[in-house]
Amino acid sequence: MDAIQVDGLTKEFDTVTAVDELSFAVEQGEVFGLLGPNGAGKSTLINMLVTLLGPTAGTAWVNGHDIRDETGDVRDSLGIVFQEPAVDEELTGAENLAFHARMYSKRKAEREERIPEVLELVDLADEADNKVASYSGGMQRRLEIGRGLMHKPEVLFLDEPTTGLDARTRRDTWEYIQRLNEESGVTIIITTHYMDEADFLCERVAIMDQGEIVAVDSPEGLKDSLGGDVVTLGLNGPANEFVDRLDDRPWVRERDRTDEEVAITLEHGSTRVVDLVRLADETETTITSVDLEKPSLENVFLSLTGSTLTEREADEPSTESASHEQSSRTARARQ
Ligand SMILES: Nc1ncnc2c1ncn2[C@@H]1O[C@H](COP(=O)(O)OP(=O)(O)OP(=O)(O)O)[C@@H](O)[C@H]1O
Repeated sequence: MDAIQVDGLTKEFDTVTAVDELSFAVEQGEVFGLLGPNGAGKSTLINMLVTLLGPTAGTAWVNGHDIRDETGDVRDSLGIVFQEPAVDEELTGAENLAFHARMYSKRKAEREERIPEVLELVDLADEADNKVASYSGGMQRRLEIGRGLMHKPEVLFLDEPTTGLDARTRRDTWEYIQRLNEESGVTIIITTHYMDEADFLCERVAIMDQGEIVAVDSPEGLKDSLGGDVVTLGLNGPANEFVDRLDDRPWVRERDRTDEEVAITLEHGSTRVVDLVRLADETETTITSVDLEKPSLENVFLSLTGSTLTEREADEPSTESASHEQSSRTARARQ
């Protein structure tokens, strides 16, 4: 059974189709990313999957439970960590978890057993009795993740897990999330608009734009779909023989010659630079510069949608107000 199966899922607001007939599946134990600019529909999709919003059409199953009419079972099998901080800084780490567990009406004995387990899972056992106000940004984020893990969910949703963290803490948080997935086997769904985050963390990434999924694959698969790395060589002189003989090389997928340089599309570019230099030697060609460009998920997004993710975000009216709007929508939906 898949951890999540989505079938024709659609959400329409008055004039906007926020999620447009999506169908995809997430395997158990996978780290799956939803990558897209603000307004792509990621939060609306997540809010439907966690049963905070009802779909206009289609449905989805979380751990085999239908989000339309098995909301209790769906909620029991998932944990959610929202973008906005949800821990109380005046309480200790352990008290925060106890408070959260009470909201889930867990029995006291069960709670007392689970709290140290979770603190261990999120590497905060030594900080259990310290106030959260004294925690670093990364520790607070791990405590949030711990809250989401209290009731032993099979699927964990992380909405923009590293927004607002500095570069070092982001990296630590990624490594932590990966370790958590490997050690506990929990399925993790991440929404993000950071390409490096999706690239580093996710086994598969669904690229979302304007309510649709435009591609789903591993980060490597998505980048490979662009045709490979590009090595650009500056050339001194005619270099005709060099360029002609490139065509005989089976690992050259494409070449594009201008007066002063040749751009070669190929797999594993860095390991082929030596072959290119050798060929230049054989054909008495002088190479004046070497530039290796590896495709990024930004290039993939550009080739699929015609604009970069950053440009798409700039098109959104206001990221700041959109995210405030989102948090108040989420809060409303939770009430
Ligand atoms: N309650 C609502 N009423 C009207 N329109 C909405 C509502 N919720 C979302 N939308 C619209 O649906 C579209 C998708 O929004 P959504 O918040 O799901 O995108 P997102 O990818 O999660 O962006 P963000 O990263 O900013 O949260 C946007 O055009 C948004 O304005």
